Amino acid sequence: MVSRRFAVGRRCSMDTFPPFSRLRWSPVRRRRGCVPAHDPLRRPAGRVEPQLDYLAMTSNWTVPGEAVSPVRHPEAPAPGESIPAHWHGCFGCRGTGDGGLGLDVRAGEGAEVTGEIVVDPAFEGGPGVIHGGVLSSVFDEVMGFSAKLLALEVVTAHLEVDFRSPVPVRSALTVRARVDGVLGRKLYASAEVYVNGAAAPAGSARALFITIDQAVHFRDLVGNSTRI
Ligand SMILES: CCCCCCCCCCCC(=O)SCCNC(=O)CCNC(=O)[C@H](O)C(C)(C)COP(=O)(O)OP(=O)(O)OC[C@H]1O[C@@H](n2cnc3c(N)ncnc32)[C@H](O)[C@@H]1OP(=O)(O)O
Repeated sequence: MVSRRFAVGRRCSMDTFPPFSRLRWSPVRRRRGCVPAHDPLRRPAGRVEPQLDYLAMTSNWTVPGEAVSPVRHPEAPAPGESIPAHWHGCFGCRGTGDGGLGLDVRAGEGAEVTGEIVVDPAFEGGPGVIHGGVLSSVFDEVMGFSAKLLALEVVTAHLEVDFRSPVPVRSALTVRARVDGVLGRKLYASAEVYVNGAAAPAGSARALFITIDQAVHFRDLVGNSTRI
């Protein structure tokens, strides 16, 4: 039986197969010429098209001109040294055996850090590739570590990610991140991820971190933790 949802497009045998019938925008459907009635890529005549070109979407983030260069703390870990976890309960800091990302983040020059991670199969999103939310967490965490080179306590206020190419599970990722500028309590950071030593990044991210006083910020929240 063909679902009414797909009645406008050409009839497709996949409509009768429940797991595939949920893949409403799948490339296979598109190749076979069967697309759902509500497919957003079917552009109705006479309607004003959105100007957003999401194939070309990329960050328009800019560091404000009045931001100053980050100043590395004299006691920051030396280039090449591992940066210690900021909190043993942190998902980003914990090992994969403990339900975490299993990241190893090392100090670089200036306000730069490098994070290494092998994509655990448990992080799968689409078939064979990392979940975008997990990759966003990797970016968030590694950029956050760059603030540690300035000896600042921060939380993420804004995070944006561009996913440029698929990141396979079990691949080795290198994330390069740095603080680009500081403006009052605001730290502007950026990062790129490289898969298995490739020269071109598979994704990039920008973030705004805000400095906090940890003791004050987490005072009424720490009681929720199961890892005290
Ligand atoms: C722990 C140590 C570990 C150190 C190592 C860290 C590694 C950790 C990496 C993972 C970090 C996380 O995931 S942290 C978890 C996710 N994040 C959070 O839970 C944060 C939730 N949000 C908040 O608690 C709050 O919004 C804050 C603290 C971010 C900001 O609140 P606030 O302190 O009252 O300050 P507020 O005045 O609002 O903002 C300060 C300035 O930033 C600007 N601002 C604030 N948010 C934004 C925004 N989204 N986009 C643009 N600008 C913004 C404001 O306009 C203002 O600019 P101006 O007026 O001054 O110009």
